[in-house]
Amino acid sequence: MLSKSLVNIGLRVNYQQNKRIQRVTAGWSSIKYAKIHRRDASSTTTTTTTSTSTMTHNTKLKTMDDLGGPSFMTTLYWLFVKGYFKTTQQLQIEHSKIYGPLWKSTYGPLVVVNVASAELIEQVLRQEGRLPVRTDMPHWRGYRELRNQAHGPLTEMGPKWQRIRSILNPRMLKPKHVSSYTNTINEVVTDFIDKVDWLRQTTGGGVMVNDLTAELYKFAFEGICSVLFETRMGCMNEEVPEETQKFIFSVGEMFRLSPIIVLFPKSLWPKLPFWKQFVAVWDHLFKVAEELVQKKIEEIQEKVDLDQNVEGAYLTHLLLSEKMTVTEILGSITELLLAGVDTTSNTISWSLYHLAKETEIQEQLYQEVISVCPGDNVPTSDDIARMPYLKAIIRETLRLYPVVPGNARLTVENEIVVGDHLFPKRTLFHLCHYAVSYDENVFPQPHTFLPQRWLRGAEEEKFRQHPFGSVPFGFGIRACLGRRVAELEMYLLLSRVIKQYEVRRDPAGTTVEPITRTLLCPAKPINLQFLDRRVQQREEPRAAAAGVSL
Ligand code: HEM
Repeated sequence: MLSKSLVNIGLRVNYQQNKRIQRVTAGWSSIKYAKIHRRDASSTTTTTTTSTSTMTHNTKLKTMDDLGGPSFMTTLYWLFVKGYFKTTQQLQIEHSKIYGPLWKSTYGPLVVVNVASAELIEQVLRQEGRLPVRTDMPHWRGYRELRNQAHGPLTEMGPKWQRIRSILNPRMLKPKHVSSYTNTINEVVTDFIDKVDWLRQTTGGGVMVNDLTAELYKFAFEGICSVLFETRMGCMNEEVPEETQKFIFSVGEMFRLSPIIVLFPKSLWPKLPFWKQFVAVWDHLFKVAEELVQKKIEEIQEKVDLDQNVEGAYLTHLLLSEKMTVTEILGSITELLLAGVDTTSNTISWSLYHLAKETEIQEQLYQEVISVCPGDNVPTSDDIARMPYLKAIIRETLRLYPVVPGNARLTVENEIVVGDHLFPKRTLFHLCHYAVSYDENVFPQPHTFLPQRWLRGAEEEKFRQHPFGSVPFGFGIRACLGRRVAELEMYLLLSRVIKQYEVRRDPAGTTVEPITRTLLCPAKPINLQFLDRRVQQREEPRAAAAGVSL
């Protein structure tokens, strides 16, 4: 039970009181502003201390200067004249065809080293050091400095990041904790399925769900809120509350505006309308998170006042453990919320999009789900463990559509050797995961949706691929904090949807391609037909008796 004194020690959320200005120096996939020290590795015969070992190289190592790549003007030409600004994932492929698997790109004063082979990505990641840093994100940092906010796991770095992760990790990543979220998530899945039914009846002519991704954003937000706060946000209601809708919109806007803002020097930001909008959407993200944290604190306080036991899931545990200040908790919760919306939803959208096209794969999944979970049984995390094909479908979806198409690492501890090049400390590497996903040397038939590549057994030998060919959740101690929860959400939703519906393409639909808006997402709405299998099963015998083929 929580003691009254604990609750009374300033469990009011007032993050403006936090006077410590924390420096945000890490961030997600934007690479444009990371500071690269253009320090030449002048000696080509050198001793390099890597994070794991000390290596003496007797062969001549090349330096950054020896790397080819487009100039800043050429990059601008590709982005804005050739039109790759929204499809930077495709630019990885085009540039790797021209420059090979390792090249440098220049953005004003900055140099980024692009890495587009599984072997070289492995080399970078294996030398990431004890406290890996993704990249500087001055725009995300700029917001936190402006509003005196704390950083969460996405934006913190160094020992402070390590401390946050050590507190946040257990209840996000330990299997026993993650499986305890099954019922909560399943309730949200039930509501999503009801919503699908309602959408079919009201706007879909009995079968169609238009803009499925938009519905899945709501599902993902509801799902992550139910895990963090044990609170329902009403996202599955017919009318979604305005605040919630605005939160989802703000996440999308923040990701959309991020790559635009970093094209301008920091000194110009206050004058940019984009910057004002960027600050406004961050304000909303923090505001919603603050209200949710505050509500939880009040709930706890009430129970303590009544001398009742205080039990609960993620946020309750964080508050009770008192390992972080409320300000720090708010910084982390805001980042967990925003990381939990577009990621799982886009992945599920792409899975369903492919299952609608590849009917045999869908049928195989359906058979797996009903054999593990027959009748009206609702899949649990134990059932999911017996659904390898379901997992392979998500794995293959994330290969073709990696949510983070280009991750990054900023080497902060040591010089490192990658291929036959020596790179100085503070080199920013852009890991071109999207390009590697489509590398036919790593994935035969790279453009084909083939879940069986991820299955163990007979097919395994045929499709044995490089372990760094597809690393959709990242690597090492800096890897995705939400991975296990995200997987659970995706498995529970996909298995239930396929159990209940046969998903078919929109007869009027066209191919949907991905774009990069910091994260990879569909370029246009995905509309799909959902045919209720129970109705089909009821009608099939009748139709057969009447000699009609359905
Ligand atoms: C399909 C779903 C998801 C994918 C593919 C994904 C992917 C990633 C990737 C690639 C990274 C960078 C890892 C690295 O640099 O090595 C990352 C970081 C992160 N993700 Fe996810 N993510 C997903 C869902 C989620 C969810 C649902 C949450 C929240 C519950 C979340 C929270 C985070 C956080 C907090 C980080 C930063 C970790 C750190 O820097 O310490 N992610 N994610």
